[in-house]
Amino acid sequence: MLAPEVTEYIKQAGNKMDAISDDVDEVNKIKYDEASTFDAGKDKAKFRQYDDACDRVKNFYAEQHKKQTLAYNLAIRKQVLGKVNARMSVWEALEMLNTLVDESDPDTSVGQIEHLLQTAEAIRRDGKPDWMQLTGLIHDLGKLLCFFGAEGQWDVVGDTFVVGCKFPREIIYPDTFAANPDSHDPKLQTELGIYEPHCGLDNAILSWGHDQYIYEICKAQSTLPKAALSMLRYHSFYPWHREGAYRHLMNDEDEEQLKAVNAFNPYDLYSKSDSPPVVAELKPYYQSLIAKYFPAVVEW
Ligand SMILES: O[C@H]1[C@H](O)[C@@H](O)[C@H](O)[C@@H](O)[C@H]1O
Ligand SMILES: [Fe+2]
Ligand SMILES: [Fe+2]
Repeated sequence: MLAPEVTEYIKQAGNKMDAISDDVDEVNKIKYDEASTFDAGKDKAKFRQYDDACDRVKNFYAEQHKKQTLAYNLAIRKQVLGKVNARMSVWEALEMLNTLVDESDPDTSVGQIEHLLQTAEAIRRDGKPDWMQLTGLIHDLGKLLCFFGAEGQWDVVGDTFVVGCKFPREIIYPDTFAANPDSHDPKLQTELGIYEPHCGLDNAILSWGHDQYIYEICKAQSTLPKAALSMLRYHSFYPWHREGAYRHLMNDEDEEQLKAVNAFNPYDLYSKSDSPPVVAELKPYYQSLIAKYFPAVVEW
């Protein structure tokens, strides 16, 4: 249940939301997924080097791949999505997240507010629409789960994958799934597992983490457009958006979602080598974007 102020905001935004959606469609056609020049000068081979990663990263994935089972995923969704953990503004959430260092990430050890501002600024510099800049700013806010009773980081960060079917080799460290009990259940280890062919990714159960959580919050409480919601929900789904796995689960709409995620991903990944942003200087600009798409207080 959303608080009355939030419901009221959504209702008030109703008309505005239509207006924004139309606008967004226009902007989308023109530029959100137009080729970007942002990553041209980056040495891409330097990112996501999991073979050479430190033990922190390797241990993280060993634990995650062992513990993210179908049963766990069904239970955790009910537990987390059924309650309100905190009431605060988007900016307060960013500040809260700043103390977290992501154990799964071989490419950054800065606080999350820096990573989020680097992502947003890269999108802004490239002249992309304001809603996409804001999506860059908030895309990892789901990591707040770490402060809301998560068992560890294994159920918050890291790349995502589908549970309830075979774990494909396109997931990093695929051998670590031998320790996952679902790997020994023949029903869950066929190509389709519990799914119908082309059932659509929105009907698949992705390993639980920060993507799904921020997606649910933004879907219910913001006026961000659909492409933004796709970027949020699938940004960690590397085996799908980067490695080409899970094509047999996709429906027509997922082609659109893939376009959105691929347009977003380079900013998330390759901005990690940009110089650190000056938070205080950027705050007023991003506060104005937050005010455009979110209520003053969000339920987390
Ligand atoms: O280590 C990173 C990090 O946790 C990101 O937030 C997530 O989106 C990526 O998929 C993952 O590789
Ligand atoms: Fe992320
Ligand atoms: Fe990120």
